[in-house]
Amino acid sequence: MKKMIVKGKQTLSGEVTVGGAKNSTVALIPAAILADTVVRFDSVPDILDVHNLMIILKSMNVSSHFGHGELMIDPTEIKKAPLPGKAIRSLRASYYFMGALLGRFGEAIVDFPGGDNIGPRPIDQHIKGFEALGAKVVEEKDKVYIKTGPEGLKGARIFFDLVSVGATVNVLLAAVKAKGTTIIENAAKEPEIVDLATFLNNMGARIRGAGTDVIRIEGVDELRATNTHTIIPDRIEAGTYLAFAAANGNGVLVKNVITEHLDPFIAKLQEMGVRLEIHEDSIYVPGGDLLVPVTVKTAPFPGFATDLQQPLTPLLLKAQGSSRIIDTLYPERVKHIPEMRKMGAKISSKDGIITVKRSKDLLGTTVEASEIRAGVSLLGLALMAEGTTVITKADNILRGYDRIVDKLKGLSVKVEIITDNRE
Ligand SMILES: CC(=O)N[C@H]1[C@@H](OP(=O)(O)OP(=O)(O)OC[C@H]2O[C@@H](n3ccc(=O)[nH]c3=O)[C@H](O)[C@@H]2O)O[C@H](CO)[C@@H](O)[C@@H]1O
Ligand SMILES: C=C(OP(=O)(O)O)C(=O)O
Repeated sequence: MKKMIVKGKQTLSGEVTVGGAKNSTVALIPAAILADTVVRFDSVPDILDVHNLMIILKSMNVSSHFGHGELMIDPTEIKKAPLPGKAIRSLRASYYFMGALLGRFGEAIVDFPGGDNIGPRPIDQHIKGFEALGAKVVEEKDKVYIKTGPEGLKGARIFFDLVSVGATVNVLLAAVKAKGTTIIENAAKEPEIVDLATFLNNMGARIRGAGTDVIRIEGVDELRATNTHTIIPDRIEAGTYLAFAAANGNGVLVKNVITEHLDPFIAKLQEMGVRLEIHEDSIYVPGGDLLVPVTVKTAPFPGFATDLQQPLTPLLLKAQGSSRIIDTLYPERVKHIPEMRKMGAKISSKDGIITVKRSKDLLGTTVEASEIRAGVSLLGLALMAEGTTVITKADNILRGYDRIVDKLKGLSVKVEIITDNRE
């Protein structure tokens, strides 16, 4: 496991360019195995999830090459094979191999996925979708066995009981080559789903309505890539740097931003009193504003993203009063709280409401990044604190933050990553 060493009282200034979206990338890579040709992506973030997905591809005889933000995947010699359990369990999105393998071979055997420890993460809606398409699903000993009958998958109408990114993507992957028409109702509307549909449509898929709550998929026989797909910018990475810049910055320009994807987050920063200069594809944060407390309630897109509630927390600690966070998607997404308290932060959680009070005397110490956004929020706090903070399990941050040490360097901030071989 890795540790991140962060010296306190470092002010961010300069420029940072946001990378490709983690949550697009981790859906696009499994989707690539549906193609009948080599596929190419650019603006691919250099994150651990990508490297682990490449290990999974290799186990199926799918070669891939990643360098300078470009990823090539050749699925033309794909073979059915057991998937490597350790890599599958290292990330959440490995469950997209359920839908993708089902679409490719009519069957899939996949370990239960890992990913962030943010409370219960059931997959009942994914399974409901696969069954509606005609697959039989058996859950046994940490594995999910999914198989279609001799006729293969058949399009169906699926109404999700709740809005789920993962279930929407998984059913889309299974349905894209199924026979007939699939209609997903109460679908998730996240930009990463639109990105996936764009990639598949450019290869000949017939998906309409991605980005709305009804997605219609007419199955096709073949998917052939003719161009390189550029992944959309990561709105969560952008939001993280914006929040850090507002909390602890002195002139920060965040580049490669689709500002519309950040509307609720930008609105919340402005409600707090953060000055923002919003340009076509970048946002400048002067910093040093007097902040008022706010209430944040997370919701599926276009609501306030759950993945940004923890990165916003260091900023809330600077507001002149008491803020509240209600995470409706993951009420147990609170692993950062005991760690922040160790550093002197006045933050607590009760009955599903996180209370964040103005905290001045923050002190560096050793804290644990139990998951990606908890980890990055501790980094934000460490930059504001007095003294040095050691963030253990920093691999969790590297799961989803593209070249973070280099990017912070570009913002005049020095952090160090060391590997602890004893763990
Ligand atoms: C790889 C990826 O894209 N991860 C994102 C994805 O996770 P993920 O796809 O796992 O999240 P979902 O959108 O599926 O989850 C939303 C809510 O639905 C519940 N649920 C979901 C599926 C299901 O079958 N049954 C069920 O009850 C979950 O417990 C949660 O409360 O969306 C989350 C919510 O925006 C983000 O925090 C994650 O960063
Ligand atoms: C919860 C997250 O990721 P995952 O779904 O990959 O665990 C996240 O990115 O904040």
